Amino acid sequence: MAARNPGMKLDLEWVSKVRVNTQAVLKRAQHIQGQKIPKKQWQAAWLLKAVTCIDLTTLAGDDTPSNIHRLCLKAVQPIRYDLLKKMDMHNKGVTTAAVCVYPSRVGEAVITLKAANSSLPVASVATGFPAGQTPLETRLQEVRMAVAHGASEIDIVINRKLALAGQWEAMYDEIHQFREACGDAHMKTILAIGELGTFTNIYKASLVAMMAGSDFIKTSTGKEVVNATYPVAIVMVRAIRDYYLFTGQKVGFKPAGGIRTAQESLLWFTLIKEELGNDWLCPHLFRLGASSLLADIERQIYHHVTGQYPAYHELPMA
Ligand SMILES: O=C[C@H](O)COP(=O)(O)O
Repeated sequence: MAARNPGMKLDLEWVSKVRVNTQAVLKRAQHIQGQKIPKKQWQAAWLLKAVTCIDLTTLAGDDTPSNIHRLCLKAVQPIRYDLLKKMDMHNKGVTTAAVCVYPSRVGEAVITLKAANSSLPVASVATGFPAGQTPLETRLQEVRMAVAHGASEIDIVINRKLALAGQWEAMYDEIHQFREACGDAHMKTILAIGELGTFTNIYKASLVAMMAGSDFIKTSTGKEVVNATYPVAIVMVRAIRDYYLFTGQKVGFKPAGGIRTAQESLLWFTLIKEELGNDWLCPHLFRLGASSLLADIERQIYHHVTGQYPAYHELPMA
């Protein structure tokens, strides 16, 4: 992970001045979606890069120790060994960026990864994920618990009520407390953009989250009706860029929710490269939060290597 974002004092004047031009954002997003994606070996290389940026996620009510175990093993060996060998990438340490689970499952993930001799980080959602509708003390306790069980990354959710009411000071204070509860664990702040109403509000929430010390800002929990979209991403990454220009601090970006295809992952790279530049094209500053993207990426890599698409049983845990 990159150096921590220490945050800054809440600058309410900056926040209050924010206005987002909706038409310009939509036009820019349309332009990015119309970009050509790389083909052949260049596509395969970018897809492997995408794998290394995935927070391989399971956030389901029926998560058990056995599917956490399988998820972790898949994160450690995300692409079949023989496929990597054919690409001469078998000894390059291709893994996902992290696994992402509920707080109660962190201990199981830590044990599995340790047994597999892997230093892959375990990320935990916290703070009453996905709705954030539990008392503050409970939310803080949850962060501390996940860290105590071995999570080194915490994905917090913001209190949407505060963002919708423009209570930026209160939102800043809560996120700041979460940051303290995280200790050395890196903090990703989920804005749940599908519930924030306007682009202007999303930009303001991004800014306040970064001022309060978020190391990443993340679009969604994957549980809202609207999750990661390109227009929203433009708004968030521009807030990241402006924050960087003002403070010199590089904050990461994590689109999450509904990202399912290899093609989408390539478009996300295009967006990041065009809006933030090459520095952000690495797992320290860019993550894809996804529960079922890896299957399609592995499928496309299989096709690249063999010229055919695999049957379902040919890719483990696809
Ligand atoms: O944080 C990650 C999201 O929960 C993943 O959402 P997804 O299941 O739609 O990929």
